[in-house]
Amino acid sequence: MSEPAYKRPRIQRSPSPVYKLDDEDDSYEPYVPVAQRRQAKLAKLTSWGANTDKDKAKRLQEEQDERDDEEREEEKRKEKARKERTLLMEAQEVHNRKAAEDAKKTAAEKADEADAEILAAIAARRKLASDLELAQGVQYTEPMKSSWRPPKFVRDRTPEENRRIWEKHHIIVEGEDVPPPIENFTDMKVPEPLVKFLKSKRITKPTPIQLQGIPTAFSGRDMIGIAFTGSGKTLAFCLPLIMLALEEEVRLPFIRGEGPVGVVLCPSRELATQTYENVLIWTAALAKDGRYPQLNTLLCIGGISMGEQSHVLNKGLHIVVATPGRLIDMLEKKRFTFDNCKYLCMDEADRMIDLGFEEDVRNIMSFFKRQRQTLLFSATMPRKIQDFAQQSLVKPVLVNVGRAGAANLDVLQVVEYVKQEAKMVYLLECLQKTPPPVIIFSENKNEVDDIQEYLLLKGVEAVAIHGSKSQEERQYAIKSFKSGAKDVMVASGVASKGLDFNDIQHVIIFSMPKEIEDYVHQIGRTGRSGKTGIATTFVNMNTPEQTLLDLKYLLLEAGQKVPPFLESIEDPRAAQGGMLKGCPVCGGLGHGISNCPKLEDTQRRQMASHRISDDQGGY
Ligand SMILES: Nc1ncnc2c1ncn2[C@@H]1O[C@H](COP(=O)(O)OP(=O)(O)OP(=O)(O)O)[C@@H](O)[C@H]1O
Repeated sequence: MSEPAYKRPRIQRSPSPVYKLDDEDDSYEPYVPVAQRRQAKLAKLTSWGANTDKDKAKRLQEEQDERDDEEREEEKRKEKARKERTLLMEAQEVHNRKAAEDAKKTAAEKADEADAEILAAIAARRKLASDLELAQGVQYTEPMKSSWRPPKFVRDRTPEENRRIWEKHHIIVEGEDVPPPIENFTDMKVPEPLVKFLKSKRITKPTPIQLQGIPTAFSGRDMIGIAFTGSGKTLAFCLPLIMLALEEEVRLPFIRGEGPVGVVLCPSRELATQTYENVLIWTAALAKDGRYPQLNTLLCIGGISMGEQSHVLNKGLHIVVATPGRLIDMLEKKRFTFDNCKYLCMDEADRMIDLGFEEDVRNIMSFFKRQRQTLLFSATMPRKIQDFAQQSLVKPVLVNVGRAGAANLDVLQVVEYVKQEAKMVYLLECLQKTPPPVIIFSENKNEVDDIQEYLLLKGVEAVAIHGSKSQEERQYAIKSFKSGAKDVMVASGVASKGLDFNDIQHVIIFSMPKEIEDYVHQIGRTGRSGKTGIATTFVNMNTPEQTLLDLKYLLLEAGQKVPPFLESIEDPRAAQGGMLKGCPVCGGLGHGISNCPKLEDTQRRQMASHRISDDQGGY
């Protein structure tokens, strides 16, 4: 047999010169790091090319990645825990330091700090300007220009002489370049027919808020005017608007579609109606003389048909007196515009800003096309509202007659302890104290109705007014009470603010309002324009102690008799020592900001986004 052509060569294994030693075992594998080995294995598996092997390799790689991830995560967790421990230790250290510092502080200092925190939160509210102005960052820096100048003898007065006049009338002023006070209407350059008319109404000399407020407003300045109830604020803000309208009309008579020059905003329909009637009387007195043109005024409130006033809208319009809801409605419908409106006054301004009208006010501001002169007036203007308002005004002048929120000293305040079940009967007895007219206030609409019913049964001529009554009923009640046809008016508390009834002899507060500001407004329906009056208030164990404490301080401040049951109420803050300050939110003297009933109410209202629409009744 022949040999095959190809013979497989025998493999000669030659020893490796490097690794193989004679006495070494063949199974020896040199040390290779684990990671490197894994890589090699992986490469081998991958190079085999079989799908299953590839999957296996992939799985192995994934497992490895997972393990690596876990290791990284674990490391991160440890690092985080380390950091947290450090932060915790630092926080503990800060806490301990603060506790040590706090221990050194008095209770009063701590309360002050808490107050400051709450106030800072309140101050963070957006300022009162239109959204457009806020968005565009429009900020006016100079007050409005005015052509009015005080007479030379007033301009020539020294600062010391002005200071003496302020002191004489207990006026506190704040602000840059405060215009000088003027002590009579003629020197203010008020037109003669109007001065004569005012005289015929026994308005012969300006009241303190008028003698400083009117020159301030005539000078074009933004202002906050604070003066007690019945001190003539209405004239102080209406007269400058009438003068401004007069000046514009004389320069270039208004035709249909033009105007208004200015607007007065009020929180209730009744107050708007009363202010409107005053403006009508004053402008009519001017026009009657024949030397001055007729000025047209529009009343813009919910509950009345604007058709009735179309005759005003058909002419040039000078002045608008309004409640917010109806005003916005009219502006949105373009029944008139604020293109040339230069004057915005808010009466009972604290209530306007605080009581859910804030957004409405901002909305109204967005209809102004240019800078306006802004004036805020009220008898109660807590520090919080003042601070908030200041940032919305241009170089404002603050004119303050007496403490904001103080009671009118012309009112004799009597506080009586009357058990709940005895109130109605005692009311009849109380009515004998003075002749009519008398106003009775209750916080509760049903109670208002009950009191009226009871009085009618007892033969007392009484009318009632509250937010659930129709506009006609409300108008009838006010009209018949003002005219003297009815002796007694029973009203819900909120109806009180700003209403000026003739010579009210006696105010009876059947249920004490929780907020002391409301009490101040309610008793302020009597003792107006220099006359005196009595206010009798029923309190009992249902009256919160804090309210009683506010009342006690108010009586003390006004130099009134404090009954023994009020005298015995102790102020928990008195033990802390130091001067007791008024609450910056409501002005009450008997509590601090942290337990202010008004703040609670405001917050509750804001949370519920409650908006008091004048179309729902105005109050
Ligand atoms: N200079 C004055 N001299 C005498 N009486 C005046 C004077 N100015 C206004 N009055 C009268 O005083 C009364 C109260 O005025 P007004 O209603 O403006 O008070 P007010 O300060 O707005 O009070 P409230 O805070 O309660 O609204 C009115 O009847 C008004 O005619």
